[in-house]
This record gives sequence, C-alpha cells and structure tokens, in this order.
Amino acid sequence: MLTVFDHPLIKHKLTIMRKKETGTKDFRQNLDEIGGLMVYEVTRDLPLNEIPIETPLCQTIGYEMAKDVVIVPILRAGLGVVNGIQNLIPTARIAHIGMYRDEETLEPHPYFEKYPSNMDEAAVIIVDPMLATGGSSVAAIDMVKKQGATSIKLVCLVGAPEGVKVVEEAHPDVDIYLASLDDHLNEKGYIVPGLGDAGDRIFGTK
Ligand SMILES: O=P(O)(O)OC[C@H]1O[C@H](OP(=O)(O)OP(=O)(O)O)[C@H](O)[C@@H]1O
Ligand SMILES: O=c1cc[nH]c(=O)[nH]1
Ligand SMILES: [Mg+2]
Repeated sequence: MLTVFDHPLIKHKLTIMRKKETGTKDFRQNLDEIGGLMVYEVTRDLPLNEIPIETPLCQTIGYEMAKDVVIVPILRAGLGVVNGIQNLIPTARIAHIGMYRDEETLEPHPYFEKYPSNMDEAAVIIVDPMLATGGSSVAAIDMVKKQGATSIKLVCLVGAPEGVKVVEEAHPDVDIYLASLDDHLNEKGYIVPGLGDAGDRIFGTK
C-alpha cells in the first residue's frame, strides 16, 4: 500500500526543503518536523495491549504498545529522519544500515549494518528521505527481512514513480509512505523536481 501525505503543513515544509537556497540548518529542521508529522499516520495501526490501571478516581483499562518499534535509517541521509520520529517514540530502538548508491551504475552498495536483537518481533520502520530507483530501499528491506523482520514500513520524503513500482513489486507486503510522489527520474537517477542530494544537503558536504 502506498500512502502519499496530502497535508498543508507537510507541503509547506517540503517546499522549503526543495528550494535551492535553503541552507543546512533549515533543511534539517524541516526534515525533522516532517518526520514527526508523518509518524502519527505511519504508526496508526500499531497493535496495543490492554492493561488494567488505576487513575486517581477508579480502576480502568489503559493501553500500551504491544511491539517494540525499531527505526532503521539508511545512512547517511536516513539519519536526518530519525530525530523527528524518535521525539514521538522515545523508546524506539535504532538500527543502522549503511548504503551508498554508485553514481554510475545506480546500484546500492551496503557497507554497514547493526540491529537490535528483537527484529523478528518488532514493528520496523525503515527511513530514507529519497526513494529514487528503489534499489537502496529494496536492498534495505531484504536486509531487515534476513534479520527476521515481518512487520516493515518504508517511510521516505520524496519518491519517484519508477522507484515506488520497483519496491512494490519486490516487497508487496511493505507499506510505503511518502510526503510527495514526484514526477520522474532524470538521466542521472535524480528525482525531478526533487530536492537534490539529500545527504549532501543534510550534512553540508557539498
Ligand atoms: O532509490 P535509489 O536509486 O537507490 O536512491 C536513493 C538513495 O540515494 C541516496 O543515498 P546516497 O547513495 O546518496 O547516500 P548518502 O545518503 O550517503 O548521501 C538516498 O538517501 C537513498 O538512500
Ligand atoms: O534525487 C535524489 C536521488 C537519490 N538520492 C538523492 O539524494 N537525491
Ligand atoms: Mg547522497
């Protein structure tokens, strides 16, 4: 299932991120804020346990999350999405997948992975601002599935139709969430209109 957020706050903040004159500080801040806005919907169907509690007035039934949440940023750019989600789920564990896309072949190259021990039971949320050809997302989903994960969501900011199709075909069980479904990929594999190189803009490396 693909969900594209149609929310004025997200559109406003994403527009700031797209502008070429937006600097690192504002880029990061708006990414943080959009991550926080998206998480409300992304976590809507997480299972709950009913628990008996006592308020100052009486006994009643309360709720607590039934599963641990594991946020999995695809390094580097995915790190920029973690903060906004973690602010709302402070108990979330953080896994890391290091991956870069070869600029010529556009193939993903994993270089690091580290997970908590309970991936098979957790609600796993993979985060990366950009879903371009889909190669990095498919490779990351393959990797978390190898760790036993069965409840997996993919949260990106900007997606290209080509990449969404690739992920949907490879992993039809994974729900995809986007702040925007953009128009197309250019000949260098960049999303158009997009926002440029997300990693470089987050970390100021260009
Ligand atoms: O859908 P794809 O075609 O695979 O492209 C998307 C990937 O490219 C970018 O990472 P990049 O390789 O630039 O690494 P970085 O985050 O370290 O800059 C982006 O953050 C995604 O991970
Ligand atoms: O448009 C794109 C495509 C891949 N990676 C990015 O950072 N931006
Ligand atoms: Mg990059």
